[in-house]
Amino acid sequence: MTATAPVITIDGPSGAGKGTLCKAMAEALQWHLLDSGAIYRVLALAALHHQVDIESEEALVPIAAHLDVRFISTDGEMAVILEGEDVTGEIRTQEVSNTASKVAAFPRVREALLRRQRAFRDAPGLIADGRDMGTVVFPDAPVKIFLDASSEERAHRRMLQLQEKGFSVNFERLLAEIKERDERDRNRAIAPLVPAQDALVLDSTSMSIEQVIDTALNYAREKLALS
Ligand SMILES: Nc1ncnc2c1ncn2[C@@H]1O[C@H](COP(=O)(O)OP(=O)(O)O)[C@@H](O)[C@H]1O
Ligand SMILES: Nc1ccn([C@@H]2O[C@H](COP(=O)(O)OP(=O)(O)O)[C@@H](O)[C@H]2O)c(=O)n1
Repeated sequence: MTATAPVITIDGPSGAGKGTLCKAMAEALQWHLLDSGAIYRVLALAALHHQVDIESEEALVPIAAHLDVRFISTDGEMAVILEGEDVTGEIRTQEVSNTASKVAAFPRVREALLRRQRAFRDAPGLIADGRDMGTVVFPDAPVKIFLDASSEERAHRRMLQLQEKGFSVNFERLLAEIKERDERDRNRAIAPLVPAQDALVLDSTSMSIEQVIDTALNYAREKLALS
């Protein structure tokens, strides 16, 4: 029965380093990985492709319920396939990021994606990356981490990341968009971005990637041995 497989939840705002940490933890523990943000991004892209009104919950719910998305892992990299098309790069644009955070605020859209996310729980365990992994999707997870960093640091990290991919980006615009998205994610009525009561809150502002990975892995190993 897969429902008993342990889950490590990593929640936090954009650019805190969740994706980096989750990938490293999944590799270290040889566990499965759920990038729940990618699901919201794919939904946003599907809505944009099909010219669906992204302000209409009514119109978005059927798309969420029938989303034809697959994740294919090759050589440690995750490809995201929407309706047979590789959209791995396309879902990372700023337009899709902003649209994802808008469609994610609708309760019935979130409800329609719940079961799909829970289906990733499988032996030997799951690392779940998102905003509400520890609070809503896997509230019984034995290990929960809330990864944070200052908004300036997160915008700076995102700028470097986008520049590395060849995009030209404006820091002030990126910072404003990150703050706007945080605001929407933190203040929505359903599944807001908030640390679970039993989460370890890690502020990575002045931590290196290696320090974050070491701290999280030590914490997880200790908790899993105890539970
Ligand atoms: N502790 C850290 N210090 C510096 N850069 C980091 C740190 N953690 C992650 N990064 C870098 O910041 C960028 C955003 O990280 P990512 O894991 O995509 O964040 P998130 O998934 O939370 O949006 C990546 O380029 C990553 O390499
Ligand atoms: N579990 C989740 C994951 C993402 N999301 C939404 O999806 C958007 C994109 O998520 P993401 O994790 O890919 O974003 P980044 O942290 O990579 O910027 C977020 O801004 C949230 O609005 C959510 O509502 N719940």
